[in-house]
Amino acid sequence: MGSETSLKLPIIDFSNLGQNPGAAEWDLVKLQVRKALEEFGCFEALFDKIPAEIRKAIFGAVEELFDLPLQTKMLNASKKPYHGYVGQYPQVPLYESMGIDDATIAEEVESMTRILWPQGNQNFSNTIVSFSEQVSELDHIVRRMIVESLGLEKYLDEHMNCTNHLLRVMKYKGPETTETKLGLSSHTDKNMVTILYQNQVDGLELQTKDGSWIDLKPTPDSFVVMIGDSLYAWANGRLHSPYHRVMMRGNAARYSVGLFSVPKAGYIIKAPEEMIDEEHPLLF
Ligand SMILES: O=C(O)CCC(=O)C(=O)O
Ligand SMILES: [Fe+2]
Repeated sequence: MGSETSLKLPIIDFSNLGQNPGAAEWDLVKLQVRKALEEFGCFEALFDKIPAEIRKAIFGAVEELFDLPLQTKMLNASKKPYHGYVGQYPQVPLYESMGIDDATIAEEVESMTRILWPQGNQNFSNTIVSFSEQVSELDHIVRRMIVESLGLEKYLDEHMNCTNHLLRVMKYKGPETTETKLGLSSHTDKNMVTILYQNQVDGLELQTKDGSWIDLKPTPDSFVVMIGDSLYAWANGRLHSPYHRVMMRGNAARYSVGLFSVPKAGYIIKAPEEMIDEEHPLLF
């Protein structure tokens, strides 16, 4: 394992993008996205389309969720691994997480909400849906840029339609010692694209291709965008799917929220033939 470095992740500004792909600003940002994803598989996105009140409200909703009794949280069950409640693992005792499938679809979120709050909690489901809808716009912009930059426009609709949005919410307790403790073990994400948003307690670390670890310090205005293994496979290795982990220090709890675009059940990821050549033989 490499050492810590002061390397910084690219910061890409999505705030001034016009509506239409093809505008000069769109192409500039697209180039930055491609470069960052080739090199790091990750970047920090400034995306001011998400109103401050939703960005604030989401952590209120997440805290309310984690404050439920353990038995209630465990009702957040799923057949799919890492889609439901995860926690109480001796190897990562600080970590707990829950998942909301189809988080952009109000009826789906409302039915999960009724399982956790049989008396209802409209505020909670409204916050989850608006946050997820707005972040999914960033997911769509980034994926459209990726598709264009790979020259795969003819697959754009198929690519956009092959995923659902899972919202996962994470809580990491502060270790309350002077030592740094593992919050979440090093892994790559299995989905297409992950967009993370955190409260102001840092801890996420990203491994570079040469093995060093970068500490991510996103601001309240920025989102961490990361590629998962599904997109790595679809692009036949042209984009990097980075290892990352969470390391916790201090007393404060870290809350993070991730919007994961996940291939629909049964959808088989296959690199388009355009991605395969002598330099890039088929990986999977
Ligand atoms: O909490 C974070 O910022 C990262 C979470 C993560 O990597 C994951 O859920 O896959
Ligand atoms: Fe992850």
